Amino acid sequence: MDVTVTDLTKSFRRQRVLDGVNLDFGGGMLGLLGPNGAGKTTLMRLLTSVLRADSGTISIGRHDLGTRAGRAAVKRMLGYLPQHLELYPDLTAREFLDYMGLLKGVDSRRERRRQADELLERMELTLVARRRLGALSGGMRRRVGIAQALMGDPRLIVVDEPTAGLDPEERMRFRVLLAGLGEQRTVVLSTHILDDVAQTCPEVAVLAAGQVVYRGTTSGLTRAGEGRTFRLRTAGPQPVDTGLSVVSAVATGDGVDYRIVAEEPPAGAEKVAPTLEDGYTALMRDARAGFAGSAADLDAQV
Ligand SMILES: Nc1ncnc2c1ncn2[C@@H]1O[C@H](COP(=O)(O)OP(=O)(O)OP(=O)(O)O)[C@@H](O)[C@H]1O
Repeated sequence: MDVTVTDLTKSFRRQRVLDGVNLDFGGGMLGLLGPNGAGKTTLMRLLTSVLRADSGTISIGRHDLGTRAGRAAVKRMLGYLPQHLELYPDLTAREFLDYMGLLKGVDSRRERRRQADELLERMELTLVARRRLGALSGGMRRRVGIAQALMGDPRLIVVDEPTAGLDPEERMRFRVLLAGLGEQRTVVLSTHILDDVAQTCPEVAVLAAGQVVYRGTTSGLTRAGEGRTFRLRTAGPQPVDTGLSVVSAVATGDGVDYRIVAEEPPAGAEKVAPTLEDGYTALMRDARAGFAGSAADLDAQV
């Protein structure tokens, strides 16, 4: 399912939240990254027609979200897991999925039952299918959230921070589920957990201050940290140079291992290969300095 976003703007009161967003993506998984307040959720709400744009266009397949007919057509091929999904605590998982199927236009009761049973099985929820949603754990509720997004067999799936607050095992399970979905569909995954993107998304877009500051491969974003990522082992105090970004600090017992992104190596530091976190940090430094690299620039660093 090809999605094309052109010159999209959205303001709330006088605040310009999306400021001329251009973005293309097709099948597979796209990671959507960016700092708090960058506009990721707003973009997802526009993609899912929860909100309307002030200007610009979104086309999904051959449908234009600016038209009523386009929105109606897309609704049937879309699955959305919002950041905060309200589940009806008194419904069982199976009843909730049935209800969501109905809202998505799956008119046949038998077909809704078939889809719900298949999804409950796939999300490993069969054993709790008759339990009230209010009595499920956070991880189970999140899996019910993905299951409801998948009712109606959507070709485009939009998920907003699905693994926040999950324990490591649930998170891994969730990642595997998402990666499986991306095999046959288009999945947009917004998250702050870079590891989730590194593990599941071959492609990524980064929003900052309402604009796309990177669109390209995830490995290309990692390479943005190349030549600028250093490790500094010190028993002394934290390096306090304002010109560098400390990505992590690990206490080793006889000192601290700092991972640093900077244009120049701090004294005593050794250059190391970047991770996605380092590349993202380097990109954000560039974005703040006002010379963010385009996808073409970063991908050219092969
Ligand atoms: N309905 C709304 N009314 C007013 N302001 C809003 C509304 N929705 C979002 N905003 C503002 O728009 C900006 C972008 O918010 P958005 O939730 O899209 O960012 P985000 O990138 O998803 O952030 P986070 O990573 O913190 O979830 C924020 O400053 C937010 O306060």
